[in-house]
Amino acid sequence: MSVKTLEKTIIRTRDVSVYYGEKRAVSNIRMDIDRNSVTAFIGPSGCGKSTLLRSMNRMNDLVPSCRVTGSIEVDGTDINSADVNIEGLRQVIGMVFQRANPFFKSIYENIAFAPRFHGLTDKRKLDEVVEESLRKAALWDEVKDRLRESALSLSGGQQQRLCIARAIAMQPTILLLDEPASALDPISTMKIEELVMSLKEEYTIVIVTHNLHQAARISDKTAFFLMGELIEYNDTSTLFTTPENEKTEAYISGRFG
Ligand SMILES: Nc1ncnc2c1ncn2[C@@H]1O[C@H](COP(=O)(O)OP(=O)(O)OP(=O)(O)O)[C@@H](O)[C@H]1O
Repeated sequence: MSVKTLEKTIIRTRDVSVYYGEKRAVSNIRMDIDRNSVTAFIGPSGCGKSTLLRSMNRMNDLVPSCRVTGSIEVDGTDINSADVNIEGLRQVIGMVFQRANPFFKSIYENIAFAPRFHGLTDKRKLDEVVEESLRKAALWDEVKDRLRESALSLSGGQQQRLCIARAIAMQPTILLLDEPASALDPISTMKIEELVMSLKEEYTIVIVTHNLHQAARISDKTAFFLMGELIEYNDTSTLFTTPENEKTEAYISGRFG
């Protein structure tokens, strides 16, 4: 039996530009994102971080004026090709947003809903998926005795971890996190950061953050964007200590943005 070795690169973008109508928000991005790593997108407000992130699981399809050119490959498949099933793509590439957005359902149902919708009806197996997803999202111990309570009874930080658990329940390979901790208090933020670092053993994580300290703490590689362009993409330790580009240097030293 031959065992296929997975390539180190999981996401490969080539010449990716993203337009809203006539306006180009992201320009000619070329980057290779490593499997089982944390990659941080940083840069001043409006530089295109979220737009590029959303292109990676075709969330921009929901914006009528939005158009993506160039190629984004995930494990060698061009995600924008006509035969890609978008629902399937978003299972493989899960996304968590800045504001936690749990369903108006119980904690249990928030996790069980999508797997059941996709055909998992065995109660025992669903229970297992719920427990495993909550454990991986470091939330199980806090909610195991209140699974039937409304998800809205959780704190903001717990709701955000619930949203991560909900994405995990679909067995993704990639998690896209768009400023997942920016609305949270310092302790909840720390829990999300610890969670992100532990999840990279199983998943590839791409995270948009405004918090440079957070990028430095949790990411393996960092991409710095400015006005839609990728200015520098490097190992996080290198980018923050000896940046190659003077614009990166100016940004990380707080001279603008
Ligand atoms: N739905 C949209 N329609 C039109 N223009 C948009 C839309 N979303 C974003 N833009 C524009 O695209 C550019 C990049 O926005 P984007 O949200 O990707 O930046 P960002 O770096 O993530 O910003 P922030 O850090 O403030 O979230 C901005 O000029 C923004 O106004």
